[in-house]
Amino acid sequence: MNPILSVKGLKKSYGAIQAVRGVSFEVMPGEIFGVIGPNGSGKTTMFNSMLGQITPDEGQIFLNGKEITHLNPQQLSMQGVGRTFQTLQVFGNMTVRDNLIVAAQEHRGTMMQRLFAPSDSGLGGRADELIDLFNIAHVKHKPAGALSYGQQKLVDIAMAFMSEPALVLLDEPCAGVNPRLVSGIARMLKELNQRRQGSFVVIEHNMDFVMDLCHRILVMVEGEVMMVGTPAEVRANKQVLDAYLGS
Ligand SMILES: Nc1ncnc2c1ncn2[C@@H]1O[C@H](COP(=O)(O)OP(=O)(O)OP(=O)(O)O)[C@@H](O)[C@H]1O
Repeated sequence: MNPILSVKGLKKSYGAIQAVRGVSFEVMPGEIFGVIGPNGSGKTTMFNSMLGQITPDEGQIFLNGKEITHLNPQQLSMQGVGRTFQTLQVFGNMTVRDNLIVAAQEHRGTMMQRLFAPSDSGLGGRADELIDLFNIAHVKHKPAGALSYGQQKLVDIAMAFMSEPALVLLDEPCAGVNPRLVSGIARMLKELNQRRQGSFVVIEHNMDFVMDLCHRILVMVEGEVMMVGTPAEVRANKQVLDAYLGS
């Protein structure tokens, strides 16, 4: 099986700070791949390089064997790369359902095609499916801004899946979320992964969440890959423990 994502020799410095120092890894189709590391280890810099938000100094990124290193976020989205942000991206005045529909509309052809499409652009069914999966059916006609932070986070995550991306990059999906909701998010992501065979890359500080959700985990320390392994392998690695306790 060929990897869906290959990152080769990625480097990025900010002046004298070498934030990412030659990172390489592969994500396989259908895999949930976690990225962990102490604060300042370069996770966000690596993510933003993969998402076309910053330009890496060196290295290449491939999606299904095709180079995507210098594509911008919109081009990446058209190639089937979805993402969530650390901060919420929902439109507060729009209903939950409309937020989901709008999130996928940019993939729906030309302006003229969209103008003559049904009012929900034919995306209502998919929105309702995700709304059910994320347990937010009871609030789907409410303005998203009226929801609790945790519910808005669910809407935000669901939005990333509306365009049926082949690869989704999730940036700290549990940040600021009530601990009771954390295991729910893991369950919903597992379900989506099984239903759609999508691949996910997840940066997250919540270790229990990462260990529960991910098939493999990359541990990043000081801009380098310390190890890639299964949750059990990561848990058993003394170097990893030291890196965390030492941070
Ligand atoms: N725009 C920037 N300008 C200068 N230095 C930066 C910039 N962004 C990040 N850095 C530095 O690069 C290093 C890696 O930061 P980065 O945010 O990528 O790490 P991180 O692992 O995502 O951290 P955290 O877990 O705290 O989000 C740090 O030393 C950070 O201070």
